[in-house]
Amino acid sequence: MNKQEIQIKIAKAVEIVKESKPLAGSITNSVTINFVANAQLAVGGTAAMVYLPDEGETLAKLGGAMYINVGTLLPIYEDTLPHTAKVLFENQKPWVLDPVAIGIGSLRTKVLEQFKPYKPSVIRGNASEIIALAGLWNLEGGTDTSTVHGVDSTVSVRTAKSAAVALASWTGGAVAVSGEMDLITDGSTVAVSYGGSEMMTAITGSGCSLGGVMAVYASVADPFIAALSGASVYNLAGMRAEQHTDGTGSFQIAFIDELYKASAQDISMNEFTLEEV
Ligand SMILES: Nc1ncnc2c1ncn2[C@@H]1O[C@H](COP(=O)(O)OP(=O)(O)O)[C@@H](O)[C@H]1O
Ligand SMILES: Cc1ncsc1CCOP(=O)(O)O
Ligand SMILES: [Mg+2]
Repeated sequence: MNKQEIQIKIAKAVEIVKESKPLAGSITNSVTINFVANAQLAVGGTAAMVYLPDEGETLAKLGGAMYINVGTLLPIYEDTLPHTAKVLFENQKPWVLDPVAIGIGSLRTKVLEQFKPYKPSVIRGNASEIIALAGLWNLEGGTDTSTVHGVDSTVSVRTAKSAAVALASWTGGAVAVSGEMDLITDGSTVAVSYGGSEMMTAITGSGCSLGGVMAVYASVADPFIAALSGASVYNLAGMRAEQHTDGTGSFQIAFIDELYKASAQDISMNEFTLEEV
């Protein structure tokens, strides 16, 4: 696919979402759950958040895609998460995984290990998280210990390129590494998306909600286009919101407004470059 073909697909995905309001259910953390739902709604999707195993199964079967984020685990998730991932995989439903803060606890490690055979369509994380997940799954580019600092990365996006490619080659889907710029790969093509705002690092949930928005797009597009569409609308909205705010509280509100206002054409034209693996 050349750049123009990709841009046409992004514009199409964004338009279909705005027209059809696809449901992308979520099992996500209690810190940013509201931001995730509002971001999904702002781009035109439909949100539903659950915690229980049977409800995860219902949403997995009902929705166009699903979002799973391990940010704040509780004992119930030991049942809910692997079960929901299995149902998604068996029903060939796209799903997005955010391995938030991988490495900080035993349940987190156990659950993330269990996801490997259920091949998430999109894996979205910061560079430290992507490298640690590749390590946990014994793939190239990974490391045994996680370099996450709380929920934040301590390494650059480019450091995670080989881990991202290895993860995408394993899943057959896409991997998105976020940061100052975003690297998205399907294992054979690498796209780098530019824009955003430094203020996105000073509000909680910009990463989580990006995963939720990628799940909305994954309901209507292939994993690579879904991940790049999400990165593009985030980078565009971040740039625009920064232009008319001077603090992180108002930035968060302005950012949701810009997600809502961004047109399919503008999102598809947000700057990205293509490179070899
Ligand atoms: N320094 C930065 N400049 C511009 N945009 C950024 C910067 N850091 C992160 N972002 C954007 O913020 C969003 C969340 O990324 P990130 O902070 O890496 O995720 P997480 O919160 O999961 O660590 C992404 O859309 C990313 O492009
Ligand atoms: C602060 C925090 N603690 C557990 S989950 C979470 C939210 C992380 O959100 P993001 O990764 O989008 O910054
Ligand atoms: Mg995160």
